[in-house]
Amino acid sequence: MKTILDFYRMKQANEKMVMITAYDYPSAKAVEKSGAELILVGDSLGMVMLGYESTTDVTVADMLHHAKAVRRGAKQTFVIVDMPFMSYHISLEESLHNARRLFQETGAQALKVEGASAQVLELTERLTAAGIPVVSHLGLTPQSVNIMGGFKVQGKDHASAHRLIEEAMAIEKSGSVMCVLEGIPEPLAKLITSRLTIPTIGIGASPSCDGQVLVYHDLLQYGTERLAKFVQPYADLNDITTKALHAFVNDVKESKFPTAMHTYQLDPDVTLDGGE
Ligand SMILES: Nc1nc(=O)c2c([nH]1)NC[C@@H]1CN(c3ccc(C(=O)N[C@@H](CCC(=O)O)C(=O)O)cc3)CN21
Ligand SMILES: CC(C)C(=O)C(=O)O
Ligand SMILES: [Mg+2]
Repeated sequence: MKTILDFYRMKQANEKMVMITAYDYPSAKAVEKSGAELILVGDSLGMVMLGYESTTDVTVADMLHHAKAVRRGAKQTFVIVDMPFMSYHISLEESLHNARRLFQETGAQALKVEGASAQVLELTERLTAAGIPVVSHLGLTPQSVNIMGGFKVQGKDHASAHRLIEEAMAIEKSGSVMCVLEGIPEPLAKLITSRLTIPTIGIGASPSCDGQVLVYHDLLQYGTERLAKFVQPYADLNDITTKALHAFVNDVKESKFPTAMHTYQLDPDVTLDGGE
């Protein structure tokens, strides 16, 4: 398994890092086989796996349930688990309690938190001191969808761009080991990536980041329909799934399935009473 030191080395060598989300056993197995170095158990699971409108309905229990399944499917890959909405904002004590559970009970390599508020920076320091690596997430931070007024690109104007640069410097200073940059303009992503020692992983944040992340179901077009501008679909599992299920339904209705090869027989010498 790659470690955080390998990721620093890759940044220095200009070698791209790839992160893909996974939410369950089969997706974790598939990502581990793909050659991606990092798996993110994203709280996006609330939207792509559970059908919520945003990530603000996701709980610590949801994250534990999915992250444990991911770990069983991918034992050799660096796994990062999202801390869900409000699980790290009520008090430092409760945040540390939730972080301990999400790290220890899932066997993850790191936890991810959104934003760079004073509270999140303090938590980052405390977790780092305790030995839990923290990945930051800046820019379009989906847990703040109701503050941003939608999933909107961030850092487009002078003030917010400079605020994001300050946040990036602050999270690195607090001990963060990696930073996801989501939904920000290319020049800003490029500047932040060059200013930081830790790797940046982009999603809708240009090719200038040290690595890229996409949501598994967006990559494969599986269950998701409306795709953000930053998504490149590499397959159409919706189409494959629809066609396969339709073929099964038709075969049953037309008595073409099951056939002899799917059917069990009695032992040769047995006849059943009541049969013809
Ligand atoms: N399937 C899925 N993929 C994701 O990448 C994802 C989730 N779900 N759920 C959690 C968050 C939400 N994310 C999103 C969702 C929508 C846009 C989106 O539609 N953005 C507009 C930007 C509009 C603008 O400000 O210009 C776009 O058109 O791309 C972006 C990020 C990223 N995450
Ligand atoms: C979009 C990525 C970075 C994420 O945080 C998630 O999948 O939850
Ligand atoms: Mg997330």
